[in-house]
Amino acid sequence: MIKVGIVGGTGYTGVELLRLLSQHPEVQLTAITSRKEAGMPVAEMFPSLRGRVDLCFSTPEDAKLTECDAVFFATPHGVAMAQAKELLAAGVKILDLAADFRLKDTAEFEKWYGMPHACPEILAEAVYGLAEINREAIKKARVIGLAGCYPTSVQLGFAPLISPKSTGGKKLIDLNSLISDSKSGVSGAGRKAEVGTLMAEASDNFKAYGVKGHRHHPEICQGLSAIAGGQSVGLTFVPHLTPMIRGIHSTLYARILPDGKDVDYQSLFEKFYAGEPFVDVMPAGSTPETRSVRGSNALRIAVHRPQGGDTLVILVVEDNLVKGASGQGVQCLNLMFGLPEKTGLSHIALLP
Ligand SMILES: NC(=O)C1=CN([C@@H]2O[C@H](COP(=O)(O)OP(=O)(O)OC[C@H]3O[C@@H](n4cnc5c(N)ncnc54)[C@H](OP(=O)(O)O)[C@@H]3O)[C@@H](O)[C@H]2O)C=CC1
Ligand SMILES: CC(=O)N[C@@H](CCC(=O)OP(=O)(O)O)C(=O)O
Repeated sequence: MIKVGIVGGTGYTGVELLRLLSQHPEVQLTAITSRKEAGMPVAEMFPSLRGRVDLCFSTPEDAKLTECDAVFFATPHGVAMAQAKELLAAGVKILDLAADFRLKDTAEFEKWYGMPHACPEILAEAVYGLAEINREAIKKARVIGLAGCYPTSVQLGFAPLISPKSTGGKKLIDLNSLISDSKSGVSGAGRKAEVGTLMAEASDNFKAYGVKGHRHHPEICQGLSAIAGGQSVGLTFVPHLTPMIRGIHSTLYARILPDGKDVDYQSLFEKFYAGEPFVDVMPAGSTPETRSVRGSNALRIAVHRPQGGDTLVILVVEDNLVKGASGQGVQCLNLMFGLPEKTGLSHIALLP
C-alpha cells in the first residue's frame, strides 16, 4: 500500500482527495492536516466519510509527513515549496495542487503569486502534472506541479491542433490568435469565506473576472508553447464565474490557416486522444455539458467548424475539483507508483 498524506484536508480539493483516495485500493491514508481543525475526527467534519476515514486532522507539524510515500498539498500557493526540501530528503514524493511548481520562470512566478520562489532547484526538476501530455516524465518524477483547473481544459482542448505529433509539423491554426472563453463554478474559489462566492452574490448571476490578466494565462501559454514544440503562443483568456458549484466549461476559438483548410478535425481529435482513459472526444455536433463530468475524472471535448468557415470552436468540460485538481493528482500518483492509470478513478458523473 502507498502511504499518503494530505496537507490541507479541509478545503474543497482536500476533501475531494479524501473522497477519491479513501476508495483507492492501493492507498493507505496516513496523515491529514488542518491547523484550524487539529484533533477533530475527519468523519465528524465530513459525515460523507463516516466508515471510510478513521483519522483525525492534525497540524502539519504533528502529521509525520516524512513517514509517507507521497504527500499532496491541497493548500494555498507557497506552502508546498516551503516544505519540499525536507520531504524530498526523506524520500517522499510530492504532488502540489497549488502553483508552486507550475511556472518554470521564477520571475513570472513572483509577478503572479507575489512571493519569491523558495526552491528554484526543486522547481527545475518538477514535472508539470498533465498526464495526457507528460505521461513518461510523470512516471519518473519526485515532484509534480499539478496543472491548474482552467489550464487543464484549455491545453487539452488546443493540444491536437498544435502538437507536431498530431499536425505532422504543419501550421493548421494561427497560434497567435487563440481565444479561451472559460467559465467556472464557485468551488473553484475554494472553501474560505469570501463575499464574491456568497449565495446572494454568485447565484442567479454571471460575470467575467480577471479580464486584464489572470495567473492562469502564463501557465496556459507555457504549456501550449511546450506542446507546440517551443513555438510562442498568443492567447486571450477570459474566465467567468457561473452560478454552479462544480464544473468548468471552456469555449476555445482558433483561426484556421491555409494548411488547415482541408483537415478532418473530428478524426484529428479522435486520433490524438485514442486510448486516453479520461479524454472523451464526443461525436461530431455534440455540445458537452458540465454535468456529464460532475464527480468524475473525465474531460469531454467536442470540435465544431461553424458554417464550415475559418474558425474552429472547441468545447471542453471538466469537473474543476476532479480532472481540474484532485482526480488529476490521483492520476499522476498512479503513474508515479507504477499503477494502472485508472486505479481508483472509475467514478461515473452524477446526474442530475
Ligand atoms: N478549488 C479548485 O477548483 C482548485 C484549486 N486548486 C488549488 O488547490 C489549492 C487548494 O485549493 P482549495 O481546496 O480550493 O482551497 P481551500 O481554501 O478550500 O483550502 C485550503 C486548505 O489549506 C489549508 N491551509 C491553508 N493555509 C495553510 C498553511 N499555511 N499551511 C498548511 N495548510 C494550510 C487549510 O486548512 P487550515 O487553514 O485549517 O490549515 C485548508 O484545508 C489551492 O492552491 C488552489 O489554487 C487547484 C485546482 C482547482
Ligand atoms: C472560480 C475561481 O475563483 N477560480 C479560481 C481558479 C481556481 C484555482 O484554484 O486555481 P488553480 O487551478 O490555479 O489552483 C481563480 O480564478 O482564481
